[in-house]
Amino acid sequence: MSLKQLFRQPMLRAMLGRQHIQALRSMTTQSDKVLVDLDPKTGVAVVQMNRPPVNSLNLEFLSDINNTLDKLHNDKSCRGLILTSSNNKVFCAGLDIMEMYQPQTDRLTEFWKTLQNVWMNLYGSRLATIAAINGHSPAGGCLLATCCDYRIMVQNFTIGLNETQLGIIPPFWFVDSMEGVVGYRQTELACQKGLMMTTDQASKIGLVDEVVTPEVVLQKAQNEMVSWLKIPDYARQLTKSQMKMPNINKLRARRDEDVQHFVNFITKDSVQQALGFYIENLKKKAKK
Ligand SMILES: CC/C=C\C/C=C\C/C=C\CCC/C=C/C(=O)SCCNC(=O)CCNC(=O)[C@H](O)C(C)(C)COP(=O)(O)OP(=O)(O)OC[C@H]1O[C@@H](n2cnc3c(N)ncnc32)[C@H](O)[C@@H]1OP(=O)(O)O
Repeated sequence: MSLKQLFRQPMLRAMLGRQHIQALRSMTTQSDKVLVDLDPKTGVAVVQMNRPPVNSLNLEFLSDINNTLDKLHNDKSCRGLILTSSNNKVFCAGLDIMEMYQPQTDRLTEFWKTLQNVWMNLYGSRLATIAAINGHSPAGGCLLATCCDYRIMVQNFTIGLNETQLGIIPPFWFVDSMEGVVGYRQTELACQKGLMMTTDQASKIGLVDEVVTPEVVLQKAQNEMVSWLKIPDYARQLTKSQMKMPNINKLRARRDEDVQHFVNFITKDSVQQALGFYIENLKKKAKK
């Protein structure tokens, strides 16, 4: 019997109730790289990034994240999202560097457009969003975290927009996301120097809201979510939208130009060379 047929069984429907069936259905249709557990009672979805070894964001993974966000946004029972990782050492290693090294232009273009979509979808989400950062979170990982409304991070990891250390540039919407959280001066320092901050350093500048131990990170996120969901959705959503729409509209207006800049920049010989060195060092370090 297929899952579709199974969900139609009157006995199962009677036993589990409509809400639970909907939640089960949405869970079973997700990709194995993005694990979703939507609690029909609370309306909170825990979304675990699950692309070993380090949740680096390649084109397919980004598409899966986008599809998951779309499904949750279309599910009226869903009110909150907790974003975390199935790897308890790495929340997300940022963009998959291999997407940017010796790329095919078509795929590189598609990759960047998909990342723009993920950013707009998560940053502008109608849901209350909390990042439960249970591991390192460089660059694109930090971007995902700063898209969320609240950040809880496990102690003794690192987070930051370290692009300049790779010889690349954090795009304006990465910078805007961070600026919205920590303000202009801290963003300027962090982005120009490509700082990877420890959890404690990040907490000092307000990049993370709470520092916790690994055992409690999810529970803390669930507890925090309760307080967000006490606020009427329409009031919270309109307030959020009022604050985030200017940045979203800024990217919308410059989308094509941003793709063009990215492709032109990444395909420069000097940038390819810098990426090549960075990958070599990363692989050497991984072998040790
Ligand atoms: C004028 C111009 C105008 C406009 C400009 C327009 C555009 C700007 C241009 C570009 C913008 C690009 C924005 C880029 C954003 C990014 O996210 S870049 C990615 C940055 N990420 C990193 O630097 C992280 C690197 N990784 C690490 O530091 C560590 O891996 C870790 C701390 C995350 C985890 O450490 P460990 O657990 O010890 O794991 P290992 O280091 O052993 O790694 C295991 C395995 O994974 C590979 N790997 C790690 N990170 C990545 C990655 N990001 N992408 C691909 N692969 C990665 C690593 O090499 C190991 O592989 P193997 O050796 O085992 O094969």
